[in-house]
Amino acid sequence: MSATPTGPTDGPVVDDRPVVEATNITKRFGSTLALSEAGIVVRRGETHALVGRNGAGKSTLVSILTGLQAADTGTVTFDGEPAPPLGDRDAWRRQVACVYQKSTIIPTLTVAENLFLNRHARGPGRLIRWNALRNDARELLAEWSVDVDVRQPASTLSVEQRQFVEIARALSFGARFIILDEPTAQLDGAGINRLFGRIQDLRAQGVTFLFISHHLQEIYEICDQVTVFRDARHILTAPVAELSRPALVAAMTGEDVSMPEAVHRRLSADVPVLLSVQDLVTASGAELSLEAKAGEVVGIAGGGGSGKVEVAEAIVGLARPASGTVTLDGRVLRPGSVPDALDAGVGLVPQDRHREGLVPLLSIAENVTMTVPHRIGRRGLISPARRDAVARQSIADLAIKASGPHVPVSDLSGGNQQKVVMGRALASDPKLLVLITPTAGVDVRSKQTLLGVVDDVRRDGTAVLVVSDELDDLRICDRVLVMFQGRVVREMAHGWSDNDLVAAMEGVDLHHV
Ligand SMILES: Nc1ncnc2c1ncn2[C@@H]1O[C@H](COP(=O)(O)OP(=O)(O)OP(=O)(O)O)[C@@H](O)[C@H]1O
Repeated sequence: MSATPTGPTDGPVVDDRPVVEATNITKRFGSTLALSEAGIVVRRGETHALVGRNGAGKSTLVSILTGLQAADTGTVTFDGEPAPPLGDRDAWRRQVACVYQKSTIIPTLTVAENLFLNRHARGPGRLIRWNALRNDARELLAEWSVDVDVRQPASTLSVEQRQFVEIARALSFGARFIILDEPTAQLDGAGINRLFGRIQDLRAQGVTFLFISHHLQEIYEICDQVTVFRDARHILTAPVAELSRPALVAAMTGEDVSMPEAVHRRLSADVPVLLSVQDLVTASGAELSLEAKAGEVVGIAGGGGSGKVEVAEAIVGLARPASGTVTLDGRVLRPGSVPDALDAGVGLVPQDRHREGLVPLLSIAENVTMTVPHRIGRRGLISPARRDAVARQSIADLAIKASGPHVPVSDLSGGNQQKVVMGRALASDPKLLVLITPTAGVDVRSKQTLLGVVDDVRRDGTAVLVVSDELDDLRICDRVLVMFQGRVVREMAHGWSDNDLVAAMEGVDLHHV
């Protein structure tokens, strides 16, 4: 790997030995080369970004740095010492922890139990000393200023609290090096600010972070070094301040990339209304009425708690609304029924691809064609050739990085899994495409591909709802309805300014209603 320039940082650099150094790491999965003589050096006290396109090898490196997988070749050292043997989990926990997007907290246990249950001294008769356990948990959280009641069940924690509890747990094992894997993906603006404040505080207390994100502005905000991986290789490591945004994108993609142009088409008056949502009220009380014409792209924007996801889920049948009707091309959809919505011509990219999206152990072909049995066979008999053809088309159209249609979805990187979800939504040639946070966890180039799809389908007369708080997602819309606290507070015509939209999502500027 290239030399690591160590520019002056404003953080407390204590000594110069790297907290972690991975050198010449190669890792293969069958015929896939996930890492090729790649490496990284993270120095004490820095917040170091690891970026790269989907499938670049980031997660594979994290699994090797945390002792979950062995590299085929190469070495890992912590503070100059060889990494522990793979099986010695406790020794690894003393060095490093990763806070993943998916929680590793057990929801049915309390916060205190999650923190200490398996390593707490027991009293006479090996009984758990609950008071002592709770006190230790309280002390730990107080030490790291985490304001959470240790008796509450972990299932009641917000995403943000859960992350803080996981960080405190890692610190309690002695680790002072923490990997954050897409930590902001499920947080709203205020939550991100609090997380960043916490990272700065911990950094001042001597904690080193490796920060993985597809949001480049976050890297410029919070990190001082950045390492770029591309196609399984280390491309560069540099101080963030010395790398321009175009140079960073170019390093990630090997080319210059710009986001899809916001092409705005004026829909003529005689284009028919395809989707009509009338007086929809969700179980949590969010309200929406809207009409979308054939070929129209309507954004539903809003921060956390705005109700945008709830209304979208009610439209597509993932949740049963309290009242209201959804009509698609003259057909009233059955409330709370996804099969009915699919049958009526809805294509869906759900918010959580792990929960409602994919069956990980099935192949790309099986996942993509799951909702369109009629396209791949007759009378219950599936034609494998036709199924593979549909999948190959998706792989080509969406530039899915995989060796073929039979690869299990669990072997794909996160961003490529998201493309499979999009492929499945498109496989039915939907009349209405509903995209809920479609580019979460997706790199710049893949974002361009996914958003480019919208332009293709709208040309064919599909109505599209884009439900998101990402400005890049919303920019492709003909108009954006902004929700705040369960209501549409503003409709923004195409050509809005970033500031106006962000202000509206934050609930500012309500006089425009
Ligand atoms: N268990 C596995 N079996 C087979 N292939 C795998 C496995 N894990 C990862 N891969 C492959 O290794 C490559 C690197 O994947 P990795 O998950 O490390 O990428 P990533 O940079 O984390 O991507 P993303 O940003 O999309 O999460 C990809 O081509 C992926 O398909």
